[in-house]
Amino acid sequence: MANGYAPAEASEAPKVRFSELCLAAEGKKAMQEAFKYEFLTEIQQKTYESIRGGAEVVARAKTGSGKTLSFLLPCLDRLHSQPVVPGELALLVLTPVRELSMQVAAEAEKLTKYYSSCSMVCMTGGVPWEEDLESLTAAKGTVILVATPGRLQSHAAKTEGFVDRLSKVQILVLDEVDQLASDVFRQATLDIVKTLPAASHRQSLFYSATMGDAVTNLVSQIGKPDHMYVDVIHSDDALVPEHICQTYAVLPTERMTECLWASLTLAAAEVDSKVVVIFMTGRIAAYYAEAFRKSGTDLPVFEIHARRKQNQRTEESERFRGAASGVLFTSDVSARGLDYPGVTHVIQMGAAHSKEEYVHRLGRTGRAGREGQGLLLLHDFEQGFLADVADLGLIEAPVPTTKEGRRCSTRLPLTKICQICTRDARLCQHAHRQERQGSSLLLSDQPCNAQLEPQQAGNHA
Ligand SMILES: Nc1ncnc2c1ncn2[C@@H]1O[C@H](COP(=O)(O)OP(=O)(O)OP(=O)(O)O)[C@@H](O)[C@H]1O
Repeated sequence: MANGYAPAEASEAPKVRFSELCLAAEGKKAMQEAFKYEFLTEIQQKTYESIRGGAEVVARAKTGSGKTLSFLLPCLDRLHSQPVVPGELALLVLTPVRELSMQVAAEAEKLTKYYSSCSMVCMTGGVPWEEDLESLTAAKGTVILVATPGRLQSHAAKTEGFVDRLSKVQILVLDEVDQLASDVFRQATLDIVKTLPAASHRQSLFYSATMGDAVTNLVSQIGKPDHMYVDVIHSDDALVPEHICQTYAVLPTERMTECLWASLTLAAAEVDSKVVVIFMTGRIAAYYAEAFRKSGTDLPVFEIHARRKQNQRTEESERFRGAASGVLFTSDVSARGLDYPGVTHVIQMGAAHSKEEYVHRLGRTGRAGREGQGLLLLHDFEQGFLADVADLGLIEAPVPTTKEGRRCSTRLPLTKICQICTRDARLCQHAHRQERQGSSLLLSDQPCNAQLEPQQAGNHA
């Protein structure tokens, strides 16, 4: 019972159609016209009636299994059935990541086109403050707010009347609750909950693909004691969707780049391959994106991480969403919740912080029952991570070699990167900075031809 709850019994319930649900005509029309879904997924089926009826629910279901709609639809249907108090903030959805808030908000907005008694507002960091205030003022009817904790705290502290509005919230959803309950977000989450009506006067919903003790503690602190636990993951060894093929390779650090390049080349040779490559930091993601862009690849290159401005991140996220193929170089900002259609491969460059984070990263592929490929490339000093994910079913992959890379008409990737770097001052500085920090990406003994900034040149010497 690693998550503090007993695993669910496996069950083969018959599928339920949205048209058969106790759902307003508006909701049925939305499912048919805008979402084009016929059947509920398992988590949607197992939570709909309880949430619609006002129950407190803790829900665990695999990545890509339709959790977002499983809380949005019953919540909107419930609010729609009540008398409207114009401008009242009735539903608050908290997520830990800006792009995820925007994605959930887009899904909610699709629903409010039909549930016209409700309107949607999204608030995240990196967006001009005035835009938040304008959309809050413009919101008609019952207001649904999707937000990240930091921006919400800032509004609670600075925006006149905002705390008063929060005090009217009827339903709170914590999406990716294990991250919101983690050390990073826990205090912010608790501070926000303090501004809401007491647990007995609100409905709280807790969602994630992974749950741990931190969630159990948070639920006992801010939820009702009689909450339901809905778990559609039948045991911890089935945390990962079964149609994702997971492989791994352990490599000396100096071969990581070469292996990534060969893997990307092989992926690019497939039709409509859409690859997400996740690095430990935004800095490394930026470095690889730039190097790959300059390698003359045919695959469109995308880049999302905390080192980019929010408007760039948002634009890039939309471009990648709409792309038929491409490679997204990113950090853990894209590890959770993001639903980019058609992602065929996820490559993890180095060990995730935990088994749970590995599961979320991997879950960017193989969504909604589709197939997916996962490749975990570990530095040799990270081998110990394999023990953490031993029950998830990874199999050792033959390391994509330079020879294979060559067969796919690439040049020797490491040499190429070194060439790029020795010609490019900014990349070269970046590489030397990494080296000084003890995490060399290149391990190249090639001379640097680029002009270093004076201070960096000094440091390097
Ligand atoms: N009833 C349904 N029928 C078909 N597809 C669906 C249904 N419900 C949701 N989907 C699709 O499934 C995909 C995954 O949904 P969603 O993003 O809600 O997953 P999730 O369970 O929240 O995943 P994660 O744990 O990664 O956040 C989306 O593309 C969504 O449009």
